Formats: sequence, C-alpha cells, structure tokens
Amino acid sequence: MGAGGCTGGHGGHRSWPRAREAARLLGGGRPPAPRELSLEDALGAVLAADVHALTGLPAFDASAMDGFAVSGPGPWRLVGRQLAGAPEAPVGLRPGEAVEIATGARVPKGTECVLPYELAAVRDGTVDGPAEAGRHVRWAGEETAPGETVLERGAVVGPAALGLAASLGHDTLPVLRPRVTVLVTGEEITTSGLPGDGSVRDAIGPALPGVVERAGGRIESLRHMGDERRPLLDALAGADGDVVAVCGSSSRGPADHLRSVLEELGAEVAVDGVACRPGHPQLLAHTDRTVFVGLPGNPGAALVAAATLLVPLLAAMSGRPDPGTGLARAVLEGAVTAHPRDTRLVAVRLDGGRAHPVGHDRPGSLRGAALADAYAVVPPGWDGTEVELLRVP
Ligand SMILES: Nc1nc2c(c(=O)[nH]1)N[C@H]1C(S)=C(S)[C@@H](COP(=O)(O)OP(=O)(O)OC[C@H]3O[C@@H](n4cnc5c(N)ncnc54)[C@H](O)[C@@H]3O)O[C@H]1N2
Ligand code: MOO
Repeated sequence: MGAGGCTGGHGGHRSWPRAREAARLLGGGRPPAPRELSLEDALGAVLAADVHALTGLPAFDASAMDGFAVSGPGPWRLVGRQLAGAPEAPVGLRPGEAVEIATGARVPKGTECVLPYELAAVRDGTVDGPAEAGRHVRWAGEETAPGETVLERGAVVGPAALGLAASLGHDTLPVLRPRVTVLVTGEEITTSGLPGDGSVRDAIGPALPGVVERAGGRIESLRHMGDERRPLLDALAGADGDVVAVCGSSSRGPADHLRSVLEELGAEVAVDGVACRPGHPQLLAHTDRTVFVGLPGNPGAALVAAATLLVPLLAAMSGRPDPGTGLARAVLEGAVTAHPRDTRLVAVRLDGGRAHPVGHDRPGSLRGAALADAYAVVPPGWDGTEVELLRVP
C-alpha cells in the first residue's frame, strides 16, 4: 500500500502495530534462497530442509566406561589394552579373554560387556567380577540410526543442534539466512577514536550486526558513506542482498535523499513514517529484488526502528517468530505518560512482573537501551497499569 492509504497512524504515519504487521507480511512473502553454510555460520538461522544422520550414533561399538572389555564368563585373561582413537584391534576377543579399555574406545569384536574398574578384581594378569551381558557398551547406532531425521525444516539452529550435526558427520547445514547490506550515511560519522568538533562516532554500525543476527539474518556488507545523493543511488541500485538497511537520510532535511533515490529506483513504499516515539522517520520499501529499510540517524531511534521494521521483516523472511515477542505483560512503574497519537517505546528493566523505566532513553542515545531488558509498549492514550513488552533487539 502506498503512503496515502489507510495508515491507522497520523500525518501519513503508520500506527506502530500496523507498521510491524506490514514488515511481517512483506517478509513472509520473500523467503531467501536456501544456502549451505558452515556450522559456525548456520548458528541462529532457520533450517531450509530436514537434517538426516549421515552415520549412526555412536558410529562404532564403544566402551561407556573405563575398565575391561570381556568375552564369555569370567574370570578373564588380560590380553591387551584399547585406548580411545585407536582403530579396531586386528584380533577379536575370545571367550575367557579381556582387554583393558578406555571410555570411548572401540571395543574389540567378540566383546559381550565392559566391567568397570570399580567392579573388577585384577590379579596376576587375570580379571574377575560381575559381568552383565551387554552392559556399559554404547552399541553402534543405538542412539541414532543412520539416515534418521534428527532436525526438522523450520527449526532455528541452536548450539546443541550444531554439535549434533557435527557428531553425525555434517560440515555444513542448509539454512535460510537473509543477506543484509547496511549503508551508514552521514558526513559527520567517524568509525574510530573520540568524537567531537562536529564529528560523531557511528553507534548504529556496531549495534546492527547483533540485531540482524538475533533475527536470523547476516550482514554481508556494511559501508559508510557521506550525504551525497549519487553514491547513495549507486549503492542502492547495485546492492546485492535480500535486505538493504540505510541508516540516516530518513528524515526530510537537505541531505536526506533516501526517499527520492527509492523513487528513482521504482521502489514501492510500504511504510513511510511510523507513529512511534522515538523513531518515527522510518521507511519500508521494496523492488522485486530487494527490500529497503530506512532507519533514523539518531541511534536510540534507529534501534527502536530496527525493532519495529527490520527485526520482524527478517524473522518473517525465514518463517520464524519475531524474537522480540513472547514476554509476559508487566505492570509499568514510574510516571510514564502516554503520547496522544504515538506509541511510546520506553526502555525498562524487568523485575518479576514489574517494568521499571531506566531513563537515559533520548532518541540520540543508546544508554537506556543498553541498560534495559525490554521496551514497554505504551499505546497512544494509554492510562492503564499493564503494558506489552518487546525485547530490546
Ligand atoms: N524538520 C524535521 N526535522 C527532523 C525530524 C522531523 O520530523 N522534522 N525528525 C527528527 C528525528 S525524530 C530524527 S530521528 C532525525 C532523523 O534524521 P535522519 O534519519 O535523516 O538522520 P540524520 O539527520 O543523518 O541524523 C540525525 C542525528 O543522528 C546522528 N547520527 C546519524 N547517523 C549516526 C550514526 N550512525 N551513529 C551515531 N549518530 C548518528 C546525526 O549526527 C544527527 O545528530 O531527524 C530529526 N529531524
Ligand atoms: O524519532 Mo527521532 O526518530 O526521535 O529521534
């Protein structure tokens, strides 16, 4: 819908809930191309296909205890030693024989069970003790059979899934991970050292990779540029990625070219301004190839805008829930007043069912967000006690 449609906000702005819904809707129709990524790069992404066991688990018959692998009834004659990592012994165990064995070592053929040291009596090269057929051996494939489906398409890859995939022989995983390009605009922006005398340290560039990552995406390119129109046009026209986020240039000042550049590229604008505080100058637009998100230059406002448009967009692209949602409602403490038309996002610390404003949350500052657990969502005209919460991205 163009900016002139029913906005549910004011002055052409979308209401905050509708802006988030627009981002989810747009993302939901644009799944990124599945990619095979290294295990390290797959963390936090959504599986594009089921994952099968490339081998059984365990992959070979192995001892589950330090002790003795034995065959037949005891006592047993000690005939050798098998340590973890050693290949299979060339000769199997015969009844009445034992090898000393380490946890995880491959048991020789003919092993019936393992007798832990604690239960074994060893004397003159002979072992004796209460053997129980089949005990203390991890038999090949008993946990997972080769070919079994162990992880399902659509699951978010967590640390345990990575370890599991590795243990079953995978070096890569097929995932949906939207590729994000970030352009940080502003002549005054610097990337190292102290700010001052008109220069400002980039505070959005360092924050965005984590925001994108937690929403399941990956920043593949992050560039800084000045305020000129032509380089912005060239960068957007040539951007390679599912999503391009532009920081700064979202307002209507003389150096804010994002709108006119998007128009020249024939992009359709889905959201132009959001009725929220901070962060109202936000943009969501798209061509057939790319989704563009405009974030305000004020860093605190940019983070709220990222939580409003970028995070729901990226999460929906790979079909996962918005990571900001799912917190229980809380009683908002302190003297917070609602705005008559805009949704306020107030940085709060959570303590049981109570939300305490942390302050320091002016649009130009990330101090409040850095202290906060969540934003309290204060709708226009609210005069209740409970509020919805959104995790700080
Ligand atoms: N006439 C109006 N002026 C402004 C309005 C408005 O509605 N009417 N809205 C204000 C609000 S609210 C915001 S937010 C900003 C958004 O402006 P831009 O997105 O165009 O951003 P800039 O003008 O480039 O920068 C704003 C501010 O933020 C600083 N900045 C920019 N980028 C960074 C960065 N990467 N790291 C740290 N700080 C950054 C920049 O130096 C400015 O101080 O527009 C208001 N004006
Ligand atoms: O809303 Mo601006 O986005 O407050 O700083």
